[in-house]
Amino acid sequence: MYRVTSATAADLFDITATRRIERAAAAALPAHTLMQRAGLAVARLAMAVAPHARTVWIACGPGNNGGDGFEAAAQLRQRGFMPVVTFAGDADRLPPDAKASLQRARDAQVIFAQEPPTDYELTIDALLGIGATRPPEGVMVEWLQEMDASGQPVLSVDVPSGLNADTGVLSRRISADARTPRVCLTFLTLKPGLFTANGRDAAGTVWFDDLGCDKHAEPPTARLAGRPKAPRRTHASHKGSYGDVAVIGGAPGMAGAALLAGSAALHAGAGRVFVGLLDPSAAPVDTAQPELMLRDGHTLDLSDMTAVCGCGGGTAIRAALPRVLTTAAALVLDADALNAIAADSALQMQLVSRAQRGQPTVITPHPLEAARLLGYAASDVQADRLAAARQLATRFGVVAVLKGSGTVIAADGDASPVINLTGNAKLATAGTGDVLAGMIGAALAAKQSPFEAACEAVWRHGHVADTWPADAAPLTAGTLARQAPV
Ligand SMILES: NC(=O)C1=CN([C@@H]2O[C@H](COP(=O)(O)OP(=O)(O)OC[C@H]3O[C@@H](n4cnc5c(N)ncnc54)[C@H](OP(=O)(O)O)[C@@H]3O)[C@@H](O)[C@H]2O)[C@@H](O)CC1
Ligand SMILES: [K+]
Repeated sequence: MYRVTSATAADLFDITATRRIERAAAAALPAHTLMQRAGLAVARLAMAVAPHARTVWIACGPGNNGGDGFEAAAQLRQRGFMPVVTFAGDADRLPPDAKASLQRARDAQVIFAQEPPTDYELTIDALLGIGATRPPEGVMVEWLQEMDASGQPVLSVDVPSGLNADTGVLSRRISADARTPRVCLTFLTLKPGLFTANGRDAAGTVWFDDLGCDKHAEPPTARLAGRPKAPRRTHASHKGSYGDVAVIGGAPGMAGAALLAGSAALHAGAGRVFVGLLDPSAAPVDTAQPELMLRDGHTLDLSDMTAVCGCGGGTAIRAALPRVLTTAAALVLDADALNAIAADSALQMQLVSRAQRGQPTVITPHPLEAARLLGYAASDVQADRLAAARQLATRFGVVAVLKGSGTVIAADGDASPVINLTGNAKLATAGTGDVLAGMIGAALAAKQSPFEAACEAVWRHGHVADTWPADAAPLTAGTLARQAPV
């Protein structure tokens, strides 16, 4: 069993693949073995999460997820805890493994009740796992609401009930005020839905147990990329070794966004950074950052540069885009550039042609920008973030960075998409997107592959927020931009 952190590199498998892995694992072992292992693992983690707990409320559902709960109840009872099981199902209709575990719980003198206990120190959510076919209903809804509001730790078995393990869509809202600590112990595979959309908030800290079945040849649905290698610079290098970045943006009144992206590119290690402003009356130098070379965004020669285009671009970016799309050696498209392209099929064709000419492009939309590019509603994008990122990558021949909780990075081609685990709500402030675009630009300029450049920059960007001290001043985009890569 191990805890998943932002440093973890691991494959993710959707429900269909997990089912195949589960069937093969079950066939290779005596009946009921996997559930006994799963229940014991739940009991062990429960004891670690709440060692002083006396009463543990275990809510069990009508399938094998409930079976894991019965098994955990038996194990906890044998270790002197007081598990109280509430069961939302019919004992006669339980699958065989769950039925066997129900009997083991009864034999261990576990208490069964109609209602949750009045006092308890830990809840185990074993209502629904990967077999959920619809949102929880009936008494399950009440019990889940009680867990969410209890303030006591919740340990979700396999997946939080009501969470779609493929997409991370949760059937209910968990209030940001809820102080309930959450852990999830997932079995056999790590599932993508635990790490994106609502998955992070619903699952909390994710633990993984392979139940002794680590051998299979199933191709991953997605990946956690883990911590990138620390950047190294050879002694005999010079500024040309790290490439030129040109930020194109900063329409009248919005120079700040372009300067932030420039600052981020500079501190992320770009050899030289030009900022091509779209404001004819812009100052010729940024005295706070004299390393940035301010130019006219409409005339800068981009043929040997990585352009970062869109930051603070406003509507002025539209006129600059045809030249940027056709000439930039490598390109990061953000914000207003993405909105302009979404609204203009000629620009979309120019974007697609870049891949055909071997000019790499990374796009960094948030869900609404992604929705505009795909012609969907933002809710459709959020309903399946992995699919949306893959569609963007395929349709435009780009690396797509779909921002949000559990940023998804997808490339056109066979590589599995990556879900990023760094970052937190400290990044929910103006300008952090400009900083990310600049960081990706620097990685591209240093000739990293576009997919790797995007994955690593996204990881580092979030890692700054993760390691920002809780008692420090708020993390502003300007400060974020000035952090050296780790
Ligand atoms: N098999 C193994 O080897 C191992 C399995 N393991 C464990 O099994 C879990 C998967 O078990 P599972 O397939 O039985 O599905 P599960 O998630 O318990 O739910 C299915 C039941 O819920 C019902 N139901 C569905 N939606 C509902 C709703 N909204 N509201 C109410 N009812 C609803 C559905 O009924 P139906 O849709 O048929 O009406 C069916 O009765 C997996 O997550 C892991 O924890 C581990 O022990 C490792 C070894
Ligand atoms: K569950």
